[in-house]
Amino acid sequence: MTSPLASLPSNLRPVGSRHIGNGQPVYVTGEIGINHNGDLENAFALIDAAVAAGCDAVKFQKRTPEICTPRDQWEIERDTPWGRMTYIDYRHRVEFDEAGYRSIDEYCRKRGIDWFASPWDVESVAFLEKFDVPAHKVASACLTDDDLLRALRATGRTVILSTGMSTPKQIRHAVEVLGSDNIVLCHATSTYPAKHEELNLRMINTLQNEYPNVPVGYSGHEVGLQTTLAAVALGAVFVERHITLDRAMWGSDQAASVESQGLERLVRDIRIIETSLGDGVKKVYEGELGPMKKLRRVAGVVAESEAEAGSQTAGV
Ligand SMILES: C=C(OP(=O)(O)O)C(=O)O
Repeated sequence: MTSPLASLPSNLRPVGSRHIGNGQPVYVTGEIGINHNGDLENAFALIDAAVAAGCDAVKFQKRTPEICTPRDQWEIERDTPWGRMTYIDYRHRVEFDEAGYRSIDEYCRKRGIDWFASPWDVESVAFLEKFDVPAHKVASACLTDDDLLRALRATGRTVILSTGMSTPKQIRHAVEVLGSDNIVLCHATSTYPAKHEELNLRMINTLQNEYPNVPVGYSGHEVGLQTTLAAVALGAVFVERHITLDRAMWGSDQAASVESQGLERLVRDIRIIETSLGDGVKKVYEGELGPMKKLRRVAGVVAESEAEAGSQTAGV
C-alpha cells in the first residue's frame, strides 16, 4: 500500500544532508541570534547545548552595522556589560567577523550540526556565501526588503522566510520575489516574548492551504514550550526557538529564549509528537487484537478488501 503521505504535494527542500518537508522529521533549529553577546565561547556553549538537545541546526543573525542601524541612532549612548558605548559600537560588539565565523563553521562541523544565519542586508548575504551554509533565513523584519530577497534567491539555496509583523499581501509579494520553489515559510509573531493569545497558530494551516507546495514551519518567541509543540501537532515541519545559556543574561532576546534543559525537553517532545501523528489511515494494530478478543462482544462487519483491512487478521 502506498503511504498517504505520498499523495501530499512533494514539497521537500534540501538543507545540508537533510530535507525539510512532508514526511521528514521536523527540522529543529536553535536560534542563537545574538545571544552569544559577541563572545565565541558563549557561541560554542550554545552550539554544545543544541547538539546535546538533538537540534538539527543552530542559527545566527548577521548584520552590517552601518547598513542596518539608522544613521540617527549611531551616536546614542547606552550602558552595556562592556561599559557605556555608542549604539553603533555596540552593534559591532555583537557581530563576529570572518575569523569568528570560520571558528563557528569548524566547531559546528566537528560537533556534527548544521549552522546558517539570517543576513539582515545584501552585504551579509555575500559574507555568508563564503561558507557552505545549507540555507539562509529571512527574518520577519526583512520580509519587505526586495533587494535582500533577490540576493538570497540568486544564491540558489533553500531560503526560510519568516512572516511575523507582515500582512498576507506582503507575504504574497515576498514569495513572488523569492520564488516558491526553494522556500520554507515560517509562521511567527514578532513580539518578545509573544503573548499566547497572539500566537495564532492556526496560521500554520492557513499558510499550508495558501501555499500547498511550500513546507510550513514555526518560529516561536513565546515563553514555555507547549505552544511550539502545538505548532508541530498542527503540521509545522520546521521549528525555530531562541536559545540562551541563561534567560537572565544581558540582551534583548534572552528572556524569550529557551535554556538547555528546556531545549532538551522540546526536541524530545517534538520527536514523540511527530512519531505519534502517524499517517492518518485507520488500522487495527497487532497489539489491539488481544484487548479486542477480551473486550468486544460483537464481531462486526468483516473487512471487504485487503486495503480496508489494513493489519486486521482474517475473521476479525
Ligand atoms: C528575527 C529572526 O527571525 P524571526 O522573525 O523568525 O524571529 C531572524 O531570523 O533573525
